[in-house]
Amino acid sequence: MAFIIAIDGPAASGKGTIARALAGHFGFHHLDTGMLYRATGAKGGDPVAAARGLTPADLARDDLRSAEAGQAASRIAAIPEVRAALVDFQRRFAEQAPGAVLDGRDIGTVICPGAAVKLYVVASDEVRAARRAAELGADPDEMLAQLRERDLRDSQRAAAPLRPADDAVVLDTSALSIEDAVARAIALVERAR
Ligand SMILES: Nc1ncnc2c1ncn2[C@@H]1O[C@H](COP(=O)(O)OP(=O)(O)OP(=O)(O)O)[C@@H](O)[C@H]1O
Ligand SMILES: Nc1ccn([C@@H]2O[C@H](COP(=O)(O)O)[C@@H](O)[C@H]2O)c(=O)n1
Repeated sequence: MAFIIAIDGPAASGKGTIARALAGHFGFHHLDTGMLYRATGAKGGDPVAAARGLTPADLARDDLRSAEAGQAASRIAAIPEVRAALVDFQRRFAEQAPGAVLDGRDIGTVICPGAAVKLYVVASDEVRAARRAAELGADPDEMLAQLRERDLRDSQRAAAPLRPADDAVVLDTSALSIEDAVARAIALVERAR
C-alpha cells in the first residue's frame, strides 16, 4: 500500500515547498493539486468541461503561477462539479508506490482521508503576503488583500472548504526558515513510518 502524505493550508503558507522537499527526501511522487484548479481556471469557457478535459499541455502553461491565475482558480474551485471531475485523478496519483505527497486544500479531508500523515501548514497573513510578493515581484499590500480574499472564498465555500482535518498536525512556518520547516515535516513523517 502506498504511503500517503496530505498537506493542506492557506495560500502561500509553504505547502508546496514542504511537499516537494518531502517527496525528494523520501523518494515519493508529488502532486501540487492547486495546479489542476489553476489550469482549469486558465482555460476559460465552461469550467466543468475544462476540468473534465484537462490535458498535460494545460498543466504545462507558463502563466499558471500568477496571482490572476490563483484568483481564477479559487473562483472555479467553488463549483462542486469541477471538484468532482478532479477527484479520481488525484486519488489514483496518491496510490502510486512507494508513496505520494499531495498538497492542496482538501487532501486530508476529502481526497485522501486515510493518509498516513496529514500536515496543515500555516503562516501569518503578513508573512505569507511578503513571501509571495517577493516571489512574484508584486506589492506586499496588494498581495495581502488578494491572499485574504482567496482564503476567505476557499474556507467559506460549501464544497470541500479549506480546513484542517481533525487528525492533522498544524505546522506554523511564520518564524521558520525553509530548512527548519522541512526538517520539522521530515521528523513528523519519520515518526509515523
Ligand atoms: N519557511 C519559509 N521561509 C521563507 N520563505 C518560504 C518558506 N516557505 C515557503 N517560502 C516561500 O514562500 C513562497 C510560498 O511558498 P509555497 O509556494 O511553498 O506556498 P504554497 O502554500 O504552496 O502556495 P500556494 O497556495 O499558492 O500553492 C515561495 O516563494 C517559497 O519559496
Ligand atoms: N486541493 C485544492 C487545491 C487548490 N484549490 C484551489 O485552487 C486555488 C489555487 O491553489 P494554489 O495551491 O495553487 O494556491 C486555491 O486558492 C483553491 O481555491 C482547491 O480548491 N483545492
